[in-house]
Amino acid sequence: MKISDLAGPETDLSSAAASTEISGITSDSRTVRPGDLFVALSGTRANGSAFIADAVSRGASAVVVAEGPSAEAAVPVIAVAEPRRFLALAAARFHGRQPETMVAVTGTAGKTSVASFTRQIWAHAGHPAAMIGTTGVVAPGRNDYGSLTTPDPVSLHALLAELADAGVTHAAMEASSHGLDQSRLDGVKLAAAAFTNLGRDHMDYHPTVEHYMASKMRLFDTLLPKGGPAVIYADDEWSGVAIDAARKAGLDVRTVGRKGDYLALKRVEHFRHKQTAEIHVGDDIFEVHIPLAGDFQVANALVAAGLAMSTGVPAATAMAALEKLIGASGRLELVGHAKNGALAYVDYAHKPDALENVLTSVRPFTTGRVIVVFGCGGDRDKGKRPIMGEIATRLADVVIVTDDNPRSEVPAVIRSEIMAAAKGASEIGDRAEAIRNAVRMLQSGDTLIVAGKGHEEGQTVGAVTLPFSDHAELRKALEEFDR
Ligand SMILES: CC(=O)N[C@H]1[C@@H](OP(=O)(O)OP(=O)(O)OC[C@H]2O[C@@H](n3ccc(=O)[nH]c3=O)[C@H](O)[C@@H]2O)O[C@H](CO)[C@@H](O)[C@@H]1O[C@H](C)C(=O)N[C@@H](C)C(=O)N[C@H](CCC(=O)O)C(=O)O
Ligand SMILES: Nc1ncnc2c1ncn2[C@@H]1O[C@H](COP(=O)(O)OP(=O)(O)OP(=O)(O)O)[C@@H](O)[C@H]1O
Ligand SMILES: N[C@H](CCC[C@H](N)C(=O)O)C(=O)O
Ligand SMILES: [Mg+2]
Repeated sequence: MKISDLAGPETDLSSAAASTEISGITSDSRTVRPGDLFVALSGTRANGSAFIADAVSRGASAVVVAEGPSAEAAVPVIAVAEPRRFLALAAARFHGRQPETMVAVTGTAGKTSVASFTRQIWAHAGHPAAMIGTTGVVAPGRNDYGSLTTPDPVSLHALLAELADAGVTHAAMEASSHGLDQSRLDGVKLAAAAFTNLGRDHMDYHPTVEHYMASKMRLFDTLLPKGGPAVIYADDEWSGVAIDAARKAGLDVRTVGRKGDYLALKRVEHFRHKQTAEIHVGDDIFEVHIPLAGDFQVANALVAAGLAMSTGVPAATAMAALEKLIGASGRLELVGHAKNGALAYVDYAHKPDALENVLTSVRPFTTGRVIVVFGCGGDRDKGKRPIMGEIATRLADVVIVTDDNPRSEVPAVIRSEIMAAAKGASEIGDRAEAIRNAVRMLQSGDTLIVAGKGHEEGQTVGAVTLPFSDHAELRKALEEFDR
């Protein structure tokens, strides 16, 4: 493909650059293959422009850099205002296809669940549907474990082309604030977009909460075309800000929740493993039995139904699909119970609001004690550690602080930062041991939550990821306990 076909009319190209043929695109010099276009990005650790010579030596046929001091290379150099946006648009044009109907969801918590539920509702309506997010890629005949919540644009568009070729017509993806801020999904054509909520997260990356929210709002003010449906959860503290941003961007705002007008939640009755919700859609009233625990799952189900309906699924079909939902892996997932009836869940709460939510969600059906095992990841927002320590001790009866993914940090230091605000908590660094200890405490009526790692299949200590699964450890501990 010629660079002129890939760069689009917005890019100023010299004739030498325009006619250069490229056979691939990459932003990592280490992966350059002969004939590739190398896009130099300024990142959090390095500046891609330092690797131009490396890219050219590996056979790059042209280089894209940020406008500014001119860069020298033996191949054509193209200067653009926003290299990350260029990369995303170029990757989209290079692959040239995606599932026809795509939606994206942002928010601090609930993205994976909403993307998963939206896929399930579409599938129920008969569409070959996929989801792309933290837990990986799910599509007909495909279930791949993932790493990033929002993949980088080069792998994202390769994946979208693969899905389209496999006949997938509908895809729901998660838009993380990193992904939005770094323009990772700027090349995706969206039919609708959604916002769930905003809480504390990633304060190591975003200078202020407003910056964090503004990154999320790129989904509405930059990515979703004017007039597109913006499904917004209405009952969050930040809902008003999201609604204003969407209106200002000329979107078709559709609110869902107790204060919602598109899908109005009128009543919820909680049972142990399910809940019944009365949902009003215009003049129609639906009583829906959602087979999941946790208030937050009702919120996620409403957002997903809003997205599915905004992309053509009839209301009655969407409401019927909610009765068949399967929770996303590791999201308040019941792993088992002790012989005495105590319940044991794995949950992905690794930020304050999520932890608060999950602990509050299990209280109504817990007649005994709520026991929680959790830690915090290393090389991530340090400020959340004492906040989560406080929440755990306030909302659970027994708290065991353990290791999450320590990454490059000293695990004992991370734990001590949580413990500083976790009065009465005990500390067991070894996560498997912490889980075993919690299980041994279980009495009839108790609920155990192992929080923070959800679906993850490894534990990153230093630079090494060792196999580790909360599910497997919890199951093993329950078996031992009942033996
Ligand atoms: C902090 C962050 O978001 N980093 C992401 C970012 O990397 P970066 O641009 O900062 O990379 P950098 O190391 O500074 O390098 C700058 C540039 O030089 C290039 N380079 C570097 C070395 C070299 O020899 N040659 C070379 O060309 C790099 O490829 C890069 O293009 O862009 C990369 C490509 O898109 C991402 O892989 C990388 O994600 C890292 C691995 C990461 O851990 N990200 C996490 C924090 C993340 O994105 N999480 C979100 C949210 C999760 C949630 O939902 O809570 C997610 O969407 O997953
Ligand atoms: N709507 C919600 N409101 C509050 N908390 C929620 C909500 N949905 C999920 N949670 C909590 O957050 C955890 C993660 O949920 P989920 O994976 O769906 O969110 P996410 O936004 O994809 O998270 P991440 O950014 O980590 O990928 C759940 O295990 C639960 O504890
Ligand atoms: N996508 C999130 C996941 C965090 C999960 C938690 N287990 C941790 O390691 O902190 C991140 O990379 O920040
Ligand atoms: Mg997610």
